[in-house]
Amino acid sequence: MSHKILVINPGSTSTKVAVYDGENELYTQTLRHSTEELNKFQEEDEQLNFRKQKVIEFLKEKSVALSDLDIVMARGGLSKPIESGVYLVDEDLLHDLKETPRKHASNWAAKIAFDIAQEGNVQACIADPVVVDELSDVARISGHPKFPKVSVFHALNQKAVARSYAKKINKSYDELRLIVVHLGGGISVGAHLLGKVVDVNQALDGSGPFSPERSGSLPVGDVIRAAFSGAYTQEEMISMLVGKGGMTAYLGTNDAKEIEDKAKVGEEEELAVMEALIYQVAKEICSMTVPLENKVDAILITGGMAYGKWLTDKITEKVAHIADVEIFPGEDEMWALALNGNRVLNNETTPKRYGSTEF
Ligand SMILES: Nc1ncnc2c1ncn2[C@@H]1O[C@H](COP(=O)(O)OP(=O)(O)O)[C@@H](O)[C@H]1O
Ligand SMILES: CCCC(=O)OP(=O)(O)O
Repeated sequence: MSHKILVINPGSTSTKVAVYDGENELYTQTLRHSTEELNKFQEEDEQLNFRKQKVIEFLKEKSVALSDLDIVMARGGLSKPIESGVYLVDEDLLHDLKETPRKHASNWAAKIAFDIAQEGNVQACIADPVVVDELSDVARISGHPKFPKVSVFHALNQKAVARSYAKKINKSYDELRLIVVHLGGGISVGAHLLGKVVDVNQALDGSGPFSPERSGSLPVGDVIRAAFSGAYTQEEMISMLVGKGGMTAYLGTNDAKEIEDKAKVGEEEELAVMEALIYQVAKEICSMTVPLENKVDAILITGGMAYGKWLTDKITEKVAHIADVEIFPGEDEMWALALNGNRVLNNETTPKRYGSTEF
């Protein structure tokens, strides 16, 4: 039976939207948002409404009526840590996504999905949100009990790509040891041990390589001194970590393609920043051999920046001694969400209730 599924996926530098008929993509669009465009929004709600409007315009353009939809699937945001799976968007989830101190575009996905689903009189669900937590006990111990490591990463895409790779080599995800690298607006590098992401850098405001719009690991003492210097507001400090950090801080743009194109032809500033990014990503990959006990079946590189062959070749050169490197440019997130929507509609899975999850 045919099911119409709307998929909504806001990222830090893009809004992706698609309509599927079952597992088949009918229409899709990726809207890229420049640093300049995003800097215009002062309030959270302004950007949420802007992104929602883009989804509605897309549906109009494609002549898809809300009453045609059978389910709306969205990327999940920074709610409390939860296990992998499909969750119904309900008041509990929306409440936590509104109140969360960690700001990220994925926090708006469930609300946009919920509003559109209500108008179409269907369910809205999320799947494998960015807070899927499968960390090992040892990985949680950060160095201070007040600040344990938390799991914030591209869970949906990392797992989707890992499963696609497993299928391709006729193995099960649960029997593999993989390092998955997502190179997007944020960068996450995860150690997948037999189907669980037992370690990963906290890809929002915690640790790991810098990214198009994030600073990654910084010298924390210096950050604290700057925060208390009186020179910056809390908001300004946070935006140095997320939004205006990384490539944006060095070069004024979150467009990694533009930077890569300049680096490739030897433009000095762009080359220096790109080489540092390659160095940091390669170091993070090497560090993830530890949770996998040095037995790595493959390294999978994905995300928008993975379209850049110059970049992925340079990373590969530095880590190829560990295991085979496979590139999955872009993401499998839209398809993974559609797949989960289809499973709900076919009664192959029942969406969990967020409020009743114990962790
Ligand atoms: N063809 C390409 N080559 C290199 N980089 C690209 C390409 N397409 C997109 N990118 C970069 O990928 C980054 C966004 O990755 P993506 O995974 O789409 O991000 P988001 O986190 O917003 O979902 C941007 O910096 C963008 O410039
Ligand atoms: C918050 C972790 C996921 C993330 O960084 O997503 P984007 O790269 O889409 O911003």
